[in-house]
Amino acid sequence: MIADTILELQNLPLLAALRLASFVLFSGAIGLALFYFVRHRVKQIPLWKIPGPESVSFITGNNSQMFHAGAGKFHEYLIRTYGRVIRITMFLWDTQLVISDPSACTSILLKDQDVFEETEWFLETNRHAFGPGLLATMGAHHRKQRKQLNPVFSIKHMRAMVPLFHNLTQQLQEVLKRQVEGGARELDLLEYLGRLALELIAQGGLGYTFDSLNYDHEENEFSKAIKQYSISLSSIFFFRMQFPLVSNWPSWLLRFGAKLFPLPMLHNVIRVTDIMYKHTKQVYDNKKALLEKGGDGFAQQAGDGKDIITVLMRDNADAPEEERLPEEEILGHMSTFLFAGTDTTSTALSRIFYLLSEHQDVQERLRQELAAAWEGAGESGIGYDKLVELPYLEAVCRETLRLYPPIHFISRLCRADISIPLSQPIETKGGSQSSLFVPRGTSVIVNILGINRDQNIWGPDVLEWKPERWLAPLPESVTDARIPGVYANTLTFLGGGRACIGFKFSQLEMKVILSQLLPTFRFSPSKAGVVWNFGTLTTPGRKGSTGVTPQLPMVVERI
Ligand code: HEM
Repeated sequence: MIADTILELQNLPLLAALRLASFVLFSGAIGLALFYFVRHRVKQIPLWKIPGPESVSFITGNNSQMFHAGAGKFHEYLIRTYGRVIRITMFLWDTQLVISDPSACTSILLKDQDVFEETEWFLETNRHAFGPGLLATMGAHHRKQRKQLNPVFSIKHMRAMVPLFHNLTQQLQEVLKRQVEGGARELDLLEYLGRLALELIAQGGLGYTFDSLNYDHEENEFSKAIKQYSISLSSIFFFRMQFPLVSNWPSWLLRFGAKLFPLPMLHNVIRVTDIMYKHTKQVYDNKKALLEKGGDGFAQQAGDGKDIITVLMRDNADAPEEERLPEEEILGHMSTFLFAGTDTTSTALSRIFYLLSEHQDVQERLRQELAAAWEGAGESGIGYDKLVELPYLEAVCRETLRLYPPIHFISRLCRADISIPLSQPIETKGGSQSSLFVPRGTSVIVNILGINRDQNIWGPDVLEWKPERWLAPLPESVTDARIPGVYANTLTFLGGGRACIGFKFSQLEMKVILSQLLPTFRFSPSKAGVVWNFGTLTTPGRKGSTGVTPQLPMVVERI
């Protein structure tokens, strides 16, 4: 029989044989894809009994409800209605889980983090955008990078950053003083905080200046471009998730294809990525030359050679050959820090200033604490040790980051069938469950907002912004919950091996900025009104504005 078929094939003309072969290959590929598709959906059947919202689209499920500028309300509704474990339906009937149960989160982020790794789309899009930095690697490679980088984010190095942070904030203070010298005035505060956050990470992280605080000349191309970056990334979220299908194509082909795609936000992401690479490469080459030359060349640079990348490159030069970081990884870390450290901090600060403007009593109390701290401060501003022990400043930061985490959730992909424990049993269609079976291939969303706003943990006043809650010992319900986060019993900076490496850097930035601006200016709400748009980050915007650029209208006056 087989011999007959071979004989028949030999007699076929070449073109017909090629056609047949392509048909067989094509059908095989489709059949294989269908097989994996159906197998994956069948494996997910046990998840269907978990409570969750009805799917609203046959093709895209709950996707359109989950990801758009006004989606914050839907996320709050999910937490209120379904609690700690929620089933949602995504593209082509893919079932995903939204989880804020503390024990389950401990398993996902700490105990079983090798099973729950970053999703492919996240790693691949970041690898193409930033290079092989922390946001683009996983497993042993990622652990090795963390080991190399953790020391440069130590308290010793953070303490050395404080004078630089004061110096840069002082520059912004002078700019703001000029803006309001004629009296109270409405400003887009985010414009100023964004430039300051960029300059802080540029000088403190890379030892480089974008000259962002110099308002006498036109804004630097990178500083201008990065403002739209988070928004652009949010608006191409759906396409980012499909990227693994093509991520192995040669980069010239990907670029060619992307340019043909009628998606301005995608073009913007590519433009910012290119500008970012150009600047980081320039900084890297310059530092490498200084290292090779020796001497005190770094002292003349922005950041005095105390910045994170200079410390890293110095340590790297002294490390044994086999442990040294390759150039492309250092470049990857530089872009990653610029991306991860700019909008996150300016968004968090925007929320703090917004809340302080709405609560003048809290603003005044904080101002008094800071003014008293300045009385004992030297030329270089309130020092590290004093800043970290100011109780009301700490309480305002903690409470804001608890109730309004800039990042609402992060995704992980389950890479092996696993059962994870739950702190509280959940009621499902099949009865009560005290553990959760997660089939391989399921995407799991760690619900940062959900855990930070869990009424069973924080109490009935969970949705109130109350800095005072941090001035007394926390209730047992908080300490007993064992939330696996690195910061203040919350998941704002996540926890485990992929927790935010810059969380101390970020807190210090916020504290220095508040310590300088509050004793000098009063901040009041603008009549324009502010809305908070949900996205990769939850950013402020002017009420009624149709544009996508984040803004924080605020009335500022000298004290
Ligand atoms: C309020 C400000 C910030 C918030 C809320 C924040 C939050 C987060 C969160 C939730 C993650 C986990 C992301 C994931 O696993 O998908 C993360 C990771 C990260 N953050 Fe931050 N971050 C902030 C500021 C910063 C700053 C200032 C820097 C840089 C100096 C930074 C650098 C990073 C890096 C490099 C990672 C990846 C860590 C890893 O995968 O090992 N972040 N951040």
